[in-house]
Amino acid sequence: MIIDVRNIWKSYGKIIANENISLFVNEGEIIALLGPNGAGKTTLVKQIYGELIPDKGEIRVFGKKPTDRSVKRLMGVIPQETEPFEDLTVWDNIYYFGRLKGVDKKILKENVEELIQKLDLSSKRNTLVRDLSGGLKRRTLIAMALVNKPKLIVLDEPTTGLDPEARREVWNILLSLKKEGKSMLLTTHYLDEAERLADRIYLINRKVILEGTTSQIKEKFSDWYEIIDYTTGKVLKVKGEEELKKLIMTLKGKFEVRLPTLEEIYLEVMKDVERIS
Ligand SMILES: Nc1ncnc2c1ncn2[C@@H]1O[C@H](COP(=O)(O)OP(=O)(O)OP(=O)(O)O)[C@@H](O)[C@H]1O
Repeated sequence: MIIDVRNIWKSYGKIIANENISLFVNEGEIIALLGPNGAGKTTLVKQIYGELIPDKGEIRVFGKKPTDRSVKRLMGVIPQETEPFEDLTVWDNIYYFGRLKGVDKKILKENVEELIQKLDLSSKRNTLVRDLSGGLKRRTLIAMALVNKPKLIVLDEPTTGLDPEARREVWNILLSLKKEGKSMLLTTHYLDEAERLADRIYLINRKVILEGTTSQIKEKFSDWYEIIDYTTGKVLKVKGEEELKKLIMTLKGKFEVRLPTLEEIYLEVMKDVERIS
């Protein structure tokens, strides 16, 4: 097991950000922490990469405490809302980050070169980061996180703020890293991102609401119905056939029943998590 999180709690004063959360990441898996803004995802990953210490509970990464030096060497992190240095070129950003990470000078240049090729940054190697698009900045950041050849990559909202094309590019990069055997933990509030990338999903809203493989989560979501009541113009959502029948009995006029999209159900679940937890 690469990451083993057991019953962790973390509060900021009176705000409980993580309530009794347990999760694990196996070698070679991509795991998504899915949840809306403020769900506690960043708080959780910061504890996993050793920036915050849990109030209660235990975290082991590669069998050790996240603050252990040897763990840091095996992990590449892309924190939320970070950017490469604007006044340095793409090449310099990756190189100097490698120096900071303590990568041996002899192999560092080779690593930088390999990453520049892999992330298709060749034509931009000497461009200042300030002159790059959002997508290219994100790619540079991924290259920086990979410079010490980590086995585990932790990404906090890797595609937030990117346009659809750049998002897909990042997805493809992450999928190719998976093929190389890297393990990944990512946070996202996009259901489609979790669906596209993750082997397993933890749906989080302070605590773990649901967990399972992507298809298990889909299945749990699949029993929802959307009823459009033409008399009132209201759109109602219910889970399960029993609830559907009960609701239909109460409707007087014309109505329509349809299956909502996963995205719609996810938003519904997040609005009222108690209904299924
Ligand atoms: N440094 C802090 N001090 C006080 N409260 C905080 C701090 N950081 C986060 N919080 C609060 O803890 C809760 C969880 O925040 P967190 O950033 O972990 O959520 P998130 O799921 O990552 O959300 P987002 O997608 O917006 O980053 C929120 O209510 C947030 O306001």
